Amino acid sequence: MAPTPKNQRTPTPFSKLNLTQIPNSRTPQAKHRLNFTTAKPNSVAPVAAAAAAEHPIEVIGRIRDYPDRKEKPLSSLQVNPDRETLRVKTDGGYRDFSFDGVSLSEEEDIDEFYKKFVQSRINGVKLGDKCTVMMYGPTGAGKSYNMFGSSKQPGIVYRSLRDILGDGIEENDENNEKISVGTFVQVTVLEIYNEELYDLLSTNNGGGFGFGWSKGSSSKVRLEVIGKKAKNATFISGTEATKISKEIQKVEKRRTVKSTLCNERSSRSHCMMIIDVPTVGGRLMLVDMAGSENIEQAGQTGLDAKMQTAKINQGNSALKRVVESIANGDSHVPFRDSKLTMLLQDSFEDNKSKILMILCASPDPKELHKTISTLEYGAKAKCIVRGPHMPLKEKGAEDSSSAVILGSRIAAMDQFIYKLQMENKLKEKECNEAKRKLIKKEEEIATLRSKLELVVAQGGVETTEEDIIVKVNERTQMLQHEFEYKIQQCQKTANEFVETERRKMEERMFQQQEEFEMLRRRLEEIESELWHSRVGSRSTEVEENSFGKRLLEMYSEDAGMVKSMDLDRSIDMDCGKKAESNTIQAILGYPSITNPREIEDPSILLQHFTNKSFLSTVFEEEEEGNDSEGDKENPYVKEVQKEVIEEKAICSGNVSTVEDRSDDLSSDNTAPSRKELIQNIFKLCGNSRELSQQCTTPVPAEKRVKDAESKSPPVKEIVEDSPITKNHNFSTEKVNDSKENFNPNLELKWEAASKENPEIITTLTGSLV
Ligand SMILES: Nc1ncnc2c1ncn2[C@@H]1O[C@H](COP(=O)(O)OP(=O)(O)OP(=O)(O)O)[C@@H](O)[C@H]1O
Repeated sequence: MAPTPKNQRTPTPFSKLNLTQIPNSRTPQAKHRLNFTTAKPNSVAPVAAAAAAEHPIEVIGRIRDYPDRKEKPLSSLQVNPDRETLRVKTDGGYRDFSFDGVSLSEEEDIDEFYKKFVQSRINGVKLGDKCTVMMYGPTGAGKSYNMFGSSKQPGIVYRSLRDILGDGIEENDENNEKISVGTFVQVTVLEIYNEELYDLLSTNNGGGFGFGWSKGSSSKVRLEVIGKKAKNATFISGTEATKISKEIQKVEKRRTVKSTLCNERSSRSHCMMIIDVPTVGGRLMLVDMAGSENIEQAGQTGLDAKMQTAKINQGNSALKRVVESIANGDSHVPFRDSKLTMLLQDSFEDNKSKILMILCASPDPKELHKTISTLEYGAKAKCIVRGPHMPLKEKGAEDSSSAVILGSRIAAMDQFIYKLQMENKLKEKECNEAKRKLIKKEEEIATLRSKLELVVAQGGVETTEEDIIVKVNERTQMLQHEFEYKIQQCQKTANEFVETERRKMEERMFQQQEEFEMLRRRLEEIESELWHSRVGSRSTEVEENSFGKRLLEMYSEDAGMVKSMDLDRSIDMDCGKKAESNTIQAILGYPSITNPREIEDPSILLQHFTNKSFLSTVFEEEEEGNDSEGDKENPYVKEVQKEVIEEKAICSGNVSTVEDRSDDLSSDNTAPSRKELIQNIFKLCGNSRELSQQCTTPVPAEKRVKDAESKSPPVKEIVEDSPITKNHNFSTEKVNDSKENFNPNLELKWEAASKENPEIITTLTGSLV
């Protein structure tokens, strides 16, 4: 029996336990078995023998690594601190599997793994032990990797050869010849493929080298299994590990491999290497089994492929059955179900043989079901109990031995059942936990549902509020539309009003312009007629029909005017018509004009005016714009002021001024004051419009005067209230008080309102030349 590996504690064999310690109430069968052992109180030997029984199969878990993956999958396997229990996380919880040891590739490379779990077995073989190391597990789990190793590090096969054979140190013999001091071994390499046994060291074309070694082989030699051995199997022998290892490397490549879904170079065969140490009777069997996956998992298609997988599985499943049968204590163990199990029969049955089953598994959650299946298989194998080797000579002893073996099996089975019960308890516990969580979740759902119902119940209110908001929004929009429509209407009305007013204003301006033009013409006519009436020969006709005559007649009817006109006439008595004309001219501020041509020629005529201006005509409607401050503030007033047609007469002259003439007149006490005269003149001007109308239809003088008085405001008022008068600081008082000088160098000009409307003359300006 090989020693237990370092750090590897062989689990206490269940057979060593006192069976009475096992609870009686586990299972009826267990109770029965216990009764069976306890029913024979005298049969101490079996119990003692059972205590001496041992586990022929040691199970090690070897979890592979994925160093080539960038993102490693979250492992579904967890090694417990005791390093003997492997916990598998499943959807429903977890499962614990107890083995003789667990190794993670991530933590322990092949070298460490070998030294820890395998080396001790190999050393036993050197001493005559028989050991079988088998790699079991699904495809791609690392069986071949651990068995044969990689380019970086050798696997169990090569390490074992080196350990058994030594380092090949040569020593000198008696004849001083160098001899190898390594252990002599015989090596056989077999392959079981498609349930056929092949000799990997031999080929059909023969010509082997060394110890029957075939050279240039093209096909494998099929072998027969006779009993528990391969008939006529070729072997290589020697003491040099290096040489044998090289040959085995070649053989390794002859294995049947195929690409599968799980493994790019999947071993589709079971490979068995038997290393015999004939000198001590030791034997080492290294078995690299084919993948334990089923047909679907291998992704094989086609009849041949499926048959192949089925045949491979035949070996696996047969081995499984064998293990179960042994573990169950069946009277018949189906070793002959496959060539693999036939060749392994000694490993199971030989009391000196020990099996080291290495369960290769992947931590990838995708491989979980295969991993669990592998671990279950290993757990079952671990239940196999073998009784102590007993001599078969005595019948009683044989019976006793059988009883011991039976007891060991029963104990192992009890242990297995106990483990199942533990797992069942665990499951129940998980189930209860799940139920508790389910109840909690249901309560939460109920709470949420009640909340939902409450929300739904309140949903009506929320809906109403939403409706209200929608309605309010609609109403707001409608009102907004109405408001905008009304604003547009108002705008339209305002525009129309402004347009109407503008038209009215334009019409009024035009009318006033016309009136002004007419007035200006009349004034010119007056001036002309007055001049003609004075000039003489041509004046007769003029006096008869002229406006001046009518004007004089009209004013002669007026009481106030009579005086003034009388005054004028009195003056004229001496001076004749010239004096009269001069007087009127003087009153009007005109200079004395003696030459008729001067009157005919306006430019000459206007030269007689001074640059002192006075208002000749003011429109009554715009009197409200007198206030200059108001003018500034009120644009309408400004506009009206523009409409005021001014006439600035610039009078100049070095002839006698009004004041001078008034001095002349002042001698007459009956003569009207200058103020009155000016008022009359303004009245005259203010009524010129009316007079123009009277030209066609003569109106009685009295009526005309009355009408004129009623329509025209007093001259003083007009002058004083006129904005132009104010703007020019012009007043009747000032006119009275000022000394108006006649400037013959004055040049008068009519200024047009604008270039576009040259007809509209707004201003008469004068300048000294
Ligand atoms: N522990 C590990 N570390 C690194 N690479 C590994 C490890 N185990 C396995 N591999 C790699 O995974 C691949 C599959 O491994 P291997 O061939 O040993 O699987 P297998 O169990 O023998 O599969 P099959 O049953 O199909 O032969 C190989 O390329 C191997 O190098």
